[in-house]
Amino acid sequence: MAPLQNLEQLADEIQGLAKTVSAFLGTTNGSIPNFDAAAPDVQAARQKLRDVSKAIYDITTGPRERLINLTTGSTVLSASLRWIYQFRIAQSVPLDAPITFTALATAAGVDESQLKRVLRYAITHGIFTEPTVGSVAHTSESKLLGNDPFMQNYIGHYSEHSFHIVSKMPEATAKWGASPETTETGFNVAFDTEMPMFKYMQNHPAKAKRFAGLMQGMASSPRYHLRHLVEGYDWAALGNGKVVDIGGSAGHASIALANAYPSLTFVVEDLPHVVAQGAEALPEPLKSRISFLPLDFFTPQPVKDADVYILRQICHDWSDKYAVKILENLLPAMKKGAKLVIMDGLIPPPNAIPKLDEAQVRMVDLVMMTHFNGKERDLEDWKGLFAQASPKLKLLNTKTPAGSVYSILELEMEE
Ligand SMILES: C[S@@+](CC[C@H](N)C(=O)[O-])C[C@H]1O[C@@H](n2cnc3c(N)ncnc32)[C@H](O)[C@@H]1O
Repeated sequence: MAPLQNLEQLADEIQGLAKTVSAFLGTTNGSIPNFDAAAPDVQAARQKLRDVSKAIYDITTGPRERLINLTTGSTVLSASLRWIYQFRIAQSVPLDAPITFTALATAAGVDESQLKRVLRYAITHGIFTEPTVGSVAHTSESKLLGNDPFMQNYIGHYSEHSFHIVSKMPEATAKWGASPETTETGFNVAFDTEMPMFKYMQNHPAKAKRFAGLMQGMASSPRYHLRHLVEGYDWAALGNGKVVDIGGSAGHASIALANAYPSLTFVVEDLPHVVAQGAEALPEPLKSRISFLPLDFFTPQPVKDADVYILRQICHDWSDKYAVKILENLLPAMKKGAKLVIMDGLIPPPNAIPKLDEAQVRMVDLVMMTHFNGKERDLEDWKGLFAQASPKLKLLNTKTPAGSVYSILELEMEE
């Protein structure tokens, strides 16, 4: 953002954009707005409006205060969310009526003055509200915290687990530099372990369960929604084909595809403790079409008659060194004409998309770096990875479904 950008010009720009977004909000009848349902022109206006209003905020805050807010504010807010999560504050606030701080402190079993201090800070960020002095009520955000299982898994995982990992980013670099290893990361510093994170999870079932719940919930949040996978590829063309979902967690992607395409069958592969969880929760009607197979994807792919192999949100967890190994273990199993469908980040060039959307993709990139020494990739990165895995691996197509954080890359092996 140019420092002397004309504030009045930005304010003028806001008017028209706000009209478009406000007309959409008027149609939501006071319910939590789902921008996913908005038409493309509303989406575009909203993205621009967010970028312009952020520019206005930046200019009117000034560089010194902004830097201070960025440093202290984000740390204190993360810790406050963690406090609210740990003491189950949101669950103790009635859904449709205020509660006094005194009654809330008793219900949650915390000190009233600490509760007031933490919540009054959170309230300045729109999490809870104080409709009359001394009482607390929900906002849309705090309601989600109390009510929505995905948000609870998300806040729990990020605030109790990832919070510590991301904060160790400099320590990990100082110790190991740009290591490709999953055992030389912020995670390893934060949890003082030599295990990679997914292995560590195996020994921490509650964390593993929360993570699987998070992945499942992500898949139904707008920007990560499974609809982008279901609608973003020509699954119908497979007829009664077979699909292997590699690292498919508890099977949520395969379940969504199976529901949409009743002729397809699926094998979901993941680590033993994860597939056990998936098999247990699989709805009865899908049992004949979805099977679970415990498989370490660093060992050869045993299913050789599939038409499509999916790698969704897998490669970004790994540095090139290991992503290549995952591909090398898969490619020899692919029969003639079989396709590999990768759904993962495809980082656009700098400034090619709205700033706040670019921030999201780059934020995920740093999560991957700190947790696994993994990475989000741009087109050149992907091409380099494929070339390392096999000169015969051919990229057929890339597509970023509208509203999706992730893109779909379709590949096949040349003869
Ligand atoms: C980010 S999640 C992606 C899950 C799912 N594909 C999706 O799109 O929601 C990564 C998955 O890889 C699995 N995983 C990690 N290491 C693995 C390994 N060596 N072999 C098989 N699966 C593994 C994890 O258990 C986890 O379910």
